[in-house]
Amino acid sequence: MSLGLHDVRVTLDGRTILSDIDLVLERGRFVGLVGPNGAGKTTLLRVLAALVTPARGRVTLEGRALSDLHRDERARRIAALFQGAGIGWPMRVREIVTLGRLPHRRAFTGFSDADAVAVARAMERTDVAHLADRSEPTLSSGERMRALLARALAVEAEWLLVDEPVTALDPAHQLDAMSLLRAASRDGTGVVAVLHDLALAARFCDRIVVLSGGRLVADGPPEEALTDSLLARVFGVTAERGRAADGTRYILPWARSRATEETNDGVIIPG
Ligand SMILES: Nc1ncnc2c1ncn2[C@@H]1O[C@H](COP(=O)(O)OP(=O)(O)OP(=O)(O)O)[C@@H](O)[C@H]1O
Repeated sequence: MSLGLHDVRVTLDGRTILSDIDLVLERGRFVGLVGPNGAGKTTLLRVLAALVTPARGRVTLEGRALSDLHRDERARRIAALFQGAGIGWPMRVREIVTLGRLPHRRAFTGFSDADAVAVARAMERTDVAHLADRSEPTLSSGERMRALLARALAVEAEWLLVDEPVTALDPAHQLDAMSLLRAASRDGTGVVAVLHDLALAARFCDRIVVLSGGRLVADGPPEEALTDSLLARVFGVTAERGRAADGTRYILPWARSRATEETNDGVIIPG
């Protein structure tokens, strides 16, 4: 039940982007992959989706090399949604979501009742059912992201990898999407999401993996991974912490930390 990276290094255009990555992910958990811009989060997600081949190390699914799996089997078992995922031509939302069923389709057969149920369920869960007949170019960024998330959910894969799924969403839909990803993990899916919003990541994820400069620098439950010293060192921020009325603990990035504080002149003051 695991997806693993073992001693992985990735080089792109002669540059080392990821180094010494050892990470074993388990299904049934919601993992937030966080880190500053350029840390290597998207690249790591692309390695997990077998879209980037490491220069060194192994990527395994249930102990088997990911590269040994047939492309169709990989597409059924790992659904991925990346930033800037293009549709290519003006499709309706229902057709976009139906694309998620393609990995299940056998040659010379049409879509089954199970496909229709999966598509309807995914559209309902992402609140795009009312947009079913809208053409993709007419959607707002948030509606488009939700339609693409519905397509990824419709695969009903064992693994769901999503790159910045909530960045374009309004607060209500951000909370919906995070709840949905958590619910998918509770149903047994392995969910890995690249997130920039540390408050949402800490609130909803079971496990936070922090990347900085292409290396893993922290990994654990939110309160253990996102310590004050890590936030200062890696993100250059301080955080307010507290307990919400419902008892949930929260972390709220609040100010630039002294280590990288900018003066009014834009000068960086060393800590
Ligand atoms: N094809 C490529 N060739 C060369 N460098 C690349 C390539 N793709 C990504 N990079 C570089 O690798 C580094 C990591 O990129 P990546 O997109 O994985 O970071 P990220 O953590 O997802 O960043 P962000 O938060 O800004 O989206 C960046 O410095 C980026 O410029």
